Amino acid sequence: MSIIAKATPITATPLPVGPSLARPAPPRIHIRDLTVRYTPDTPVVLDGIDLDLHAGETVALLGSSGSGKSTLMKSLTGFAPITSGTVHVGEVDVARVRPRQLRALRAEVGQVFQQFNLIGRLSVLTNVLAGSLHRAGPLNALGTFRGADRRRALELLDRVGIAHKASDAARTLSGGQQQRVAIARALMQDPTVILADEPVASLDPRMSRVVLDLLRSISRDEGIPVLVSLHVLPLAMDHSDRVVGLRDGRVVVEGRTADLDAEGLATVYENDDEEVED
Ligand SMILES: Nc1ncnc2c1ncn2[C@@H]1O[C@H](COP(=O)(O)OP(=O)(O)OP(=O)(O)O)[C@@H](O)[C@H]1O
Repeated sequence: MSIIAKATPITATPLPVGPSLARPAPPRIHIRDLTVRYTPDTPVVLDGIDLDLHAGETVALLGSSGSGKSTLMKSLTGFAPITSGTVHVGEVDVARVRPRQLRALRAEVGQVFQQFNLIGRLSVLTNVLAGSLHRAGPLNALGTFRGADRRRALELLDRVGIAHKASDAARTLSGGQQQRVAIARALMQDPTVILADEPVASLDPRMSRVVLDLLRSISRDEGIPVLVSLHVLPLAMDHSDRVVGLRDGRVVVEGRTADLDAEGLATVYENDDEEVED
């Protein structure tokens, strides 16, 4: 006997779809009450940080030197100890990651650094392909990259506007071009998040804006949250959706960039002896 033949046709009214039923997507990065102290004998570096990062947003991280920006980023990749609190990267509970799972965690996180961190003697294409090394099994039996990965790397180089440099040695590129290679390399990881730690500190003002524009458009188009630490307030104002300001390891300013003014943001640097770049 066929159960299907006897089944009553489904004629239920479709469930209404709309805002009433739409559940907001969970944040890609979820940090609660994070405290970091590198060793028991050294001071607390991050103190009670709460931060969520959502798909498609670019968040500028501000703070004077030593305020904890790099440490916050390192807490997402297991390079800084989580003394208390929780840090989630996607589904991964970073505080509970075992040493042998660190590689998988780091594959989730695309990183862009001030000094680009490319291998200068290797081609631009190979540097981008290096992003896929985080994932298991990127090489075929001959130890070369798979064709699909090469095609993807070329697409990404096109996306960042330097496909024509694919065969050149990375060291022959300008700083702005190298940073775009680094962004393509990060994208090659299909990352849950991109962390950009002072990505424009070595670039001239025009190229700084090109690189920050690129990061923001990637965030929007690909739905990847970008956390970018910056020292220059006007750049943060012009190239972010949200701002988080750290001071002595605590969040002292947080809000949508459009709702903040430069004066309010400057409180991040109040009583700071160091000069703020402009
Ligand atoms: N591995 C470490 N061991 C002990 N203390 C550390 C370590 N790394 C950083 N610190 C301390 O943590 C504090 C925050 O440093 P961090 O590099 O996170 O600041 P930052 O805001 O990124 O500064 P900058 O803008 O200069 O890069 C500083 O006091 C620093 O000395």
